[in-house]
Amino acid sequence: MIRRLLEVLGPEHARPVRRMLVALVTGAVLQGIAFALLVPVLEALFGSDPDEVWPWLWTLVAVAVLYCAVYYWSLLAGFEAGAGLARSLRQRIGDRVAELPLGWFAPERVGQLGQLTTKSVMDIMGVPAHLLRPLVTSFVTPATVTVLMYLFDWRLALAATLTVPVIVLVYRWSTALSRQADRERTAARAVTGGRVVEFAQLQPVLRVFGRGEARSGARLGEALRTQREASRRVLVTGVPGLIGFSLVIQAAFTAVLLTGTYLALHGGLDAAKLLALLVLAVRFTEPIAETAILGSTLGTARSALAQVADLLAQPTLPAPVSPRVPEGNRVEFEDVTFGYDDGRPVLSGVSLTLAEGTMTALVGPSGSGKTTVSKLVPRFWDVDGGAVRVGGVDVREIDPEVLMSRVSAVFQDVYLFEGTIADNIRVGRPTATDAEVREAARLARVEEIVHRLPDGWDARVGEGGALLSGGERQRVSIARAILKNAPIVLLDEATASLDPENEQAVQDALSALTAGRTLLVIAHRLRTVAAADQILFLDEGRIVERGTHDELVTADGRYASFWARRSRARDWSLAGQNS
Ligand SMILES: Nc1ncnc2c1ncn2[C@@H]1O[C@H](COP(=O)(O)OP(=O)(O)OP(=O)(O)O)[C@@H](O)[C@H]1O
Repeated sequence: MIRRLLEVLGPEHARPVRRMLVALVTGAVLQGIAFALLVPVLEALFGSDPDEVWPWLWTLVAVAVLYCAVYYWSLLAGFEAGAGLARSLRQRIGDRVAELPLGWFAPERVGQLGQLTTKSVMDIMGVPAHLLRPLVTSFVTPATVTVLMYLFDWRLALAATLTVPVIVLVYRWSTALSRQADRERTAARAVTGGRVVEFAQLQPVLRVFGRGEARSGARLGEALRTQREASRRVLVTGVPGLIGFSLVIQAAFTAVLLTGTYLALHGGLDAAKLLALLVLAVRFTEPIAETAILGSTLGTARSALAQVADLLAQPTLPAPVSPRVPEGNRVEFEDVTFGYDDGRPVLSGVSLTLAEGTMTALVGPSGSGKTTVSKLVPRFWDVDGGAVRVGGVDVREIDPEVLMSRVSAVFQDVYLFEGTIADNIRVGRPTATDAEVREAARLARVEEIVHRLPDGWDARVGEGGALLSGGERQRVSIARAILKNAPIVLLDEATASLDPENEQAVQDALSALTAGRTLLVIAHRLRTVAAADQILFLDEGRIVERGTHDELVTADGRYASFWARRSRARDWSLAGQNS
């Protein structure tokens, strides 16, 4: 387990763990010596001259004091190692999560991740902090006692030694019994975590559509049932092992007891020594018996570690070995094919060019792949075929940080962190001054939100920006993009959920954000579409028409009928002005 932990975390953690192990082993050996010293102490007490007990007693006291000091040291070392490992595990998980392709983040993964970084990390941390001590003590103390027994009576010591392989074998058998069930329980817990998050997030839907129709409640119920079943299986499979192990310990003790009695009757072992050795035999079996209870906790920690290792082994998007720097900000797709995990192609043979400083509007039916096209530019996923280039360089050959520094995105699913509005805007450019943050806020009309909130700039937005409306969150997201000031802007018609009064102002702010930039807009407004330098009409993952508004209207194809249909729709408030 420790070896596996170090494999996962890297050799730099070996030192504190080794220090802790040394402390634990030293403590366990001292404990064994203290137990063994009981033999001469008891022998002297029951012998002809009780005064002989004093030197042994003082030695016992000295060893006991030393043991206490080492115990204290090992406690500290255990907590230190445990806390260090937990910190590193969380760090590694965090680093890995930041590198994973966005396709990995399916809804249930959020809950699993929560479970991994809290419960699983705590389970693993418990190994050095709480589990290793009893485990080491269980094996090292009896081993020390057995070795020292040879000093007093080799025949009894041999009897104790012969029981060791049997005890070890049965211990292994008992832990192996529930290992699979343990793994299943840990996996079931992770799934339940995901379902709980999903259930909470879907509360508005559940309320509107009624509990009976929403699948999520049923999904959570099912996950809880699976978890209960898995926990039951852990018990059912673990109990025979526990009982078997206890029986073997008792049998080992009985074997030593019988050997001792036989030796006392026929082998010249005196009664005082026998008594002392039997006390020792009790101390020999006691710590081992305790390990049986630890088996299940250790199994849980092992499964938790397997899950963390699994996450850390998830493939990330490969980083370029010798990154190239893009020249300019032209964006090109060359014969791109792409599909998500289910293997269904979402984009097929998509080729397009966003000339530097121009605006391209992506239009097409829902599900035609518009968002997917925009998310391939900052390399949220890697293409299956063809290439996406920025500044003439394949995005796979650009340092991810360089690529991200060139792209600003305002998507519809805006996520705000728990913090102030200023904190959230600053995400766009962490080094920005307060004045720059406020200027971006002013341009995106975020200032108005700030003035409305009771704590002004210090007001917190709640997790996910829950305390702001959808439109307000989007304005914060625009402010972020304005602050970032990147040359390539991806826009999912960000004004879609803004209230009418602010719409014009935000539109102007967006013009300031987008002026002179390479702009890709997933356009829903006719005015945006008509103003584009180029319009790409996407259908079922293919570009079926391309050109300017006038060219496409004249061509009288898919775009022209799309335009006519939308123009007629009353919801399109600006339709009359543009058609
Ligand atoms: N993360 C994902 N995992 C699996 N499939 C996805 C994922 N995101 C999108 N899809 C699928 O890919 C296809 C294209 O989706 P995309 O969001 O790119 O379309 P869109 O044109 O932007 O749609 P809309 O206008 O409704 O937003 C859809 O069939 C969608 O179900």
